[in-house]
Amino acid sequence: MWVVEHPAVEVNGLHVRYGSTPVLVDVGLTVPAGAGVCVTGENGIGKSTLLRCVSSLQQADEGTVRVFGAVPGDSPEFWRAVATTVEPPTWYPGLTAREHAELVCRAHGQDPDSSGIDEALERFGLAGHADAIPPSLSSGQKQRLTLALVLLRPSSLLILDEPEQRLDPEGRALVAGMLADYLATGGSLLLASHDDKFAVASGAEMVSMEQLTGPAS
Ligand SMILES: Nc1ncnc2c1ncn2[C@@H]1O[C@H](COP(=O)(O)OP(=O)(O)OP(=O)(O)O)[C@@H](O)[C@H]1O
Repeated sequence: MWVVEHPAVEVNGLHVRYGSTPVLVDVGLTVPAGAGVCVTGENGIGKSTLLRCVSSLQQADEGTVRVFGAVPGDSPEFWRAVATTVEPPTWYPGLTAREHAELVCRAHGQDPDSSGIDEALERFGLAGHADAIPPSLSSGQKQRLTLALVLLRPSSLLILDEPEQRLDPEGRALVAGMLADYLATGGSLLLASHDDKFAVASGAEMVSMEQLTGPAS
């Protein structure tokens, strides 16, 4: 785990414009270390833009973002601490689902043979597809694999953009339960979701983009 005396996420006075169109206007957000926050709001209100700024995948026009007290994306520690699905996954040509999992474990200094890869694939209903290449999977199975991989690696903060997308009800319940376990073991969670039931089951506190916008946030 990385430094925990700071909040997991602190966003202050964030402004993002696309051309002349403002998308985020004076947005503030705090995710205390060990807590979960789920950002809600209508399509196009700016949830993904906010998560991209927190994940360092997009620069804001104004404002500050800190993750565990540091500027996001500036250090290897950031990428060791933060696991995110904000950016759609890239699959390595010719590598199977299991080989992707092995790669993720090795990259994070874990022994693939004792990292619970088979259990994770089983839990996500992918045991029968372990030797398939990800592009051959259904969209829901790809989403399951993406989430299995992000949960397999160690992290202190998960940033997930609509993780419930393309999952069936059983898959949503499974992932929500795993996120609740992640929180219970000290992880911090920032997600965007359109599924209130999923968000509540994950243990995250729900906040709307409207609540985060303006001087009062
Ligand atoms: N790269 C971009 N260039 C121009 N406009 C963009 C870009 N990315 C997003 N936008 C616009 O910014 C607004 C916010 O988009 P964003 O994806 O952050 O919303 P969202 O709340 O995540 O939406 P959804 O619930 O549909 O995923 C939208 O009007 C979108 O069209």
